[in-house]
Amino acid sequence: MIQFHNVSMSYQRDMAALNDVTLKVPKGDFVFVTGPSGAGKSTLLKLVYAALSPSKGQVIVDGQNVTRMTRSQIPLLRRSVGVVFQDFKLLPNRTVLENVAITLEVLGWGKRDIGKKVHHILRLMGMEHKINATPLRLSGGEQQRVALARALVNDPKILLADEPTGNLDDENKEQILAIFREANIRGTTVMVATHDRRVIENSHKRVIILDKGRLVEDNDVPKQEL
Ligand SMILES: Nc1ncnc2c1ncn2[C@@H]1O[C@H](COP(=O)(O)OP(=O)(O)OP(=O)(O)O)[C@@H](O)[C@H]1O
Repeated sequence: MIQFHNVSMSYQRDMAALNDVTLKVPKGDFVFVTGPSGAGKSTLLKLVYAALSPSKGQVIVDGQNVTRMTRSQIPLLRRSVGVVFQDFKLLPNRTVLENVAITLEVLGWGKRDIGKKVHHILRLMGMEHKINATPLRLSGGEQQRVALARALVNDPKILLADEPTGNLDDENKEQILAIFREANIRGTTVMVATHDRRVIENSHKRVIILDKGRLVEDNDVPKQEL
């Protein structure tokens, strides 16, 4: 589903944010990406949804070589990828309902189907009672659940989340992780970048560790094969 072949990425010359990374994430997998600040976690996720292109190597997502994609092909790739950012990126002047509906509007869904689907996902997230609120009136955990609803409303093949539990308390963290697990059970491949050791340890999932742009550990792959 997601493959990196000897991928390097430099924002500036001679400063590799990612350095010769090779990995495979099969369809339906659930993977944590961790490592110290600046290790390259966000860069790795951005390469998967083509927000960046590699300086070297190949990135293959759902059978398509992202490296060779033209600008017009990228929106098509993103239809199958849900993304949750560290700072949520919700539209401040739109309601919860509108923030989530956007995903389906850009896919050309009809109004009635959008309404049904958005209500359904917000109910799953425990956010139906806040459907007409704007993001600034929500707590951090609630904003995070709306961001997740927006990312998951079209049942994407892949979910990418960058520090999704950043400022949340334990109860909210657990809720967010439960939502990831459910999406994963429904068939979505999940990649989560996080610093949070407790989240990783409690989840018993595959863990990829980056350090200074290099993949230094993958508990799915014997060390000598890295
Ligand atoms: N837009 C940018 N321009 C220049 N350098 C950048 C840019 N974004 C990231 N970098 C550099 O690339 C390296 C990897 O950054 P990245 O954000 O991928 O790390 P990270 O592991 O996600 O860090 P954090 O845990 O702090 O979010 C860092 O050295 C960072 O300074």
